[in-house]
Amino acid sequence: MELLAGYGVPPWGALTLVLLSLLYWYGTSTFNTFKKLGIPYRPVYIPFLGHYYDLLTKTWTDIDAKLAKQFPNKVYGTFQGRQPILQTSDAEFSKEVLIKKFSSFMNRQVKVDEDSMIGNNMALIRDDHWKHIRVTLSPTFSSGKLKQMYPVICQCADKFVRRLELTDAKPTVINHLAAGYTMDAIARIAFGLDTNIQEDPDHLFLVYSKTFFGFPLNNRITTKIKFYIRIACLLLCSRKMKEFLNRFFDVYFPGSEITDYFYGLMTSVLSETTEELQKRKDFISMCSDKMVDLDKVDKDSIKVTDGKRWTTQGLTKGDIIANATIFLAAGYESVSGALNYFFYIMSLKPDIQDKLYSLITEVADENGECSYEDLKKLEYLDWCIDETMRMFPAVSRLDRVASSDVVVKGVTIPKGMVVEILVHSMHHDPDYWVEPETFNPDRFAPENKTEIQQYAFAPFGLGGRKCIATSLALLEVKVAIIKAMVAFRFEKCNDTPELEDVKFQPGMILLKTTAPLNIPAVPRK
Ligand code: HEM
Repeated sequence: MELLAGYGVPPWGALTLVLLSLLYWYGTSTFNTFKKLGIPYRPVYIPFLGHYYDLLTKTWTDIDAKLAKQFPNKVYGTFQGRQPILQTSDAEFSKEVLIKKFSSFMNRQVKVDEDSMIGNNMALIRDDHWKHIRVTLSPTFSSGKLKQMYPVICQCADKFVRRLELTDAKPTVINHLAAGYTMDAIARIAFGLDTNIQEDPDHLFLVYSKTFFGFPLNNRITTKIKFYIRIACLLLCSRKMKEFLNRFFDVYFPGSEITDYFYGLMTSVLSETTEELQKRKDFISMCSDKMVDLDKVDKDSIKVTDGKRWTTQGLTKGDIIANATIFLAAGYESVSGALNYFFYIMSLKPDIQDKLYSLITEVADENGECSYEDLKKLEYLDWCIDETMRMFPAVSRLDRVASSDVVVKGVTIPKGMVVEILVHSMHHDPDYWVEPETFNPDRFAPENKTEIQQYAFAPFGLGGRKCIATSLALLEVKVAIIKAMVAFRFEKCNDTPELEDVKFQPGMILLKTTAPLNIPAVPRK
C-alpha cells in the first residue's frame, strides 16, 4: 500500500486494487490444475466463468465434436466455472472409470440439501446410502415385475395409438404424443394412478409434475437462465431460501402444494390393506413391505450420509416418495425422446421400416398385441432401437466424481475431480463405428457385434450406476413402437428435416432438437 501511495494512488484505490487482484487470483486459481497434472486442456481466460459461456450458449454435442478434433487422445481438461472437469470420449478410459474403478467413482457431482423432497433420490444420493437404496429397489425392475407391468404399459400404448389416429395423417410432432404416453405409463407404474393424461392434458398429475421439474418451455435465453437458476437452487438451497426466491423472484420451486400432492398420492396407496396392496403392481405398493419408521428401527441401523439419516433396515417414506418422483423425471423425456427419434428415423428409412413391419406382424396381431415372451423374438427391433439410441442418446454426457486419488490409464485424477464421459461423442466416433452418421441397425447383429467396441455404446450409462430402469425403458419403447407400427406407416413430408439438418438445443445435457420433428403417421388400413 505504502509503495502504491508513493505513486500517488490513494489508500482506497490501493485497497480496491489489492481486492481486485485477490478476486482475480481466486477466480483463476484453479486454471492451472491440468497443467500441473500434465493433462492436455482447453485454455481458459475468464475468471470464475471458465467455459460457462460456451456451455450456456452452444450445443454441447458441437462443443464435444470440436474438442474431439483438438484432442485426438480423447482425454482432456475443461472448466465449468472455476471447477476443472476432466472429459473423455475414450471407450477404454470410460470403462476404467465407470466399471473397473467403480469404487473410486461411485458418485455423481451433485449435492443436495437434506430437506428437499427429491434430495433422497437414487440419482443424487451418495456412497453407502446410494448402495442401500439401489440394492433395495433393483428387484422392482426384475423381469418378473416387468411382466406384471406389461399389460398396464400395453393399455397406455393403446391410448397413444388412438391419439395418433386423431392426427389424421397430418405432419405431427410425435414427441408431444409420446410424452403423454410416457407420463401415463410412469404415473401407473410408479404411483398406481390411472391418469389418462393423453386424453386429459389438464390432469393435476401432469400440471404438478411439469411445475415440479420446471422444464423450460421455450428456447429464449432468459428462460434458460431461469431454468439453470431453478435447477441450481433446487439442488443447493434450503427450503426457506426456495420459498423466498419463489415469492420475490418468480423462480418456481415445488412449494408445499405440490409436495403435499405427491405425499398425498403415496399416503393413499400405502394406507390400503395388505390384500389390496398385493393386487397392485405399482412401485409404491411394491415398496410397502420394506417401509420402516426411522424412529422405530434399531439405533445401530441408522446411518448418516451427507447429513441425511437413513436406515439399513428398509426404506423410509421419504425414500419411497423421492424415488417415485425421480422415476417420473428420469423416465419422462428419455422414453418420449427415444420414440420421437425412432419414428423420425423410420420416416427417413422406408426400407428398414418395411422390413421391421413385416417382422412385427409375424409376432403381433392386428392390434399390436403379443405376449411378453414373444417380444424376445423381435431381435431386429432391438437393433433398430440400439442404433437409434446410438445416434441420438438421450443423455449426451455422464459424470462421476473421484472419491480418492486414482490413476486411470496413466492419468492421475485427484480426489474430488469430476470426470465427464462424452457419450454422444463416443457414439459418433469413426474410430469406434464404421460410417457413424449412417443409420445401420445391422451393426448390432450378433455376427457384427464383435467389431463394436462395446464400451463405446452407453445410452443407459455403464457399470454399477447405469440406468436402473433400462429394461423397463426398453419395454415401454418397444410396446409403443409395435402398436404404432402395426397401425401406421411413418412417412417423410416437406416439414421433416434431413438427418444432417437436425440441430440440438444449446446448453442442454438432454438431446432435444431445436425444431420439432414433424412426421405424418399414415394409417395402414
Ligand atoms: C429410454 C429411456 C431412458 C434412457 C435413455 C435413460 C438413460 C439413463 C442414463 C444415461 C442414466 C445415467 C447412467 C450413468 O450415469 O451411468 C440414467 C440413470 C437413471 N435412470 Fe434412466 N433412462 C431412461 C429411462 C428411465 C426410466 C423409465 C426410469 C425410471 C422409471 C429411469 C430411472 C433412472 C434412475 C433412477 C437413474 C439413476 C440411477 C443411479 O444413480 O443409480 N430411467 N438413465
